[in-house]
Amino acid sequence: MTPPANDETNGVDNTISALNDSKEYKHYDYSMVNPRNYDDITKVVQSIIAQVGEDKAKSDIVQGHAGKLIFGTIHGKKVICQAGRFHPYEHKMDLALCAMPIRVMDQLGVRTLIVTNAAGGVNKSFHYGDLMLIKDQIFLPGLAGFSPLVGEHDKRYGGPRFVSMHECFDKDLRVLTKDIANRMSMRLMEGVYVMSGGPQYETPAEVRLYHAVGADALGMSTCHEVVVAKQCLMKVNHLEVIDAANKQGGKGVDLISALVKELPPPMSKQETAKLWGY
Ligand SMILES: O=P(O)(O)O[C@H]1O[C@H](CO)[C@@H](O)[C@H]1O
Ligand SMILES: Nc1nc2[nH]cnc2c(=O)[nH]1
Repeated sequence: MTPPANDETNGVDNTISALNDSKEYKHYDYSMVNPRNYDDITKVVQSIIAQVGEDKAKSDIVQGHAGKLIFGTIHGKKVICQAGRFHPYEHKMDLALCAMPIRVMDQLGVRTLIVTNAAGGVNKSFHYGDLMLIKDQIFLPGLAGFSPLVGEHDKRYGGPRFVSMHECFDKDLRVLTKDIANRMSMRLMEGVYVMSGGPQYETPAEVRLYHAVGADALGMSTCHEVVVAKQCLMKVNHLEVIDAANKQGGKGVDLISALVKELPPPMSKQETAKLWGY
């Protein structure tokens, strides 16, 4: 007996078939998940080709998160921007559903993903408002069995069943981002992000635990998106702002814009699969 298709599968198929009616939504190479501050995204996207979704914040829980996909260009590169994200604590820990936009981006051609978030600082040398580049992640819900890859492996979306999470944040993109930040005289930290299920914030004892296991910053998002992107053979780069959700504008936006300008041409899925040994 075939199990019924899950919500994620329906969501991807429905979204793709709705978007595929128009050529405006096809052949994008790059994508950005930029959860907060819709205004920031519109500052980076230089020409908007199309938009779908809601302008208003989609929930009271996570203020400022719109529910929108913006199709546009940044420095002449075709980019899809996801304004707002689905947090597992808003969706009964259905991580596959929460990472569904990444599969939609994959189906529209995206090969390079830039993710941003707001996080709490664990590393004592970090200051309020610092930017951090993620070099690795500790996916606590994933360790406890809440992974977006749990369940049926839908071969239509490709990618391996058992996904290697080594180098899940692309090394070349990190080197490029650090080089750009240096040229812009920006303070850019680098570290390990830990994701909890939330939505409660952490206790002091939990912060000490995270520190002990090597985390530099903490939050309640992102890791499930990165797992799915890795299965889709996308290269991922991730920037976060420490404990200053409303200060994500300004320097973070400037850095992302400069980074998109210098992004190398994307590799095909076949090339990436070969490079990663699949
Ligand atoms: O990770 P983003 O979506 O930026 O949101 C962060 O902000 C919320 C807490 O204020 C949590 O959801 C945390 O993960
Ligand atoms: N302390 C803390 N600060 C945050 N800022 C954004 N997300 C978080 C979080 O999960 N914890």
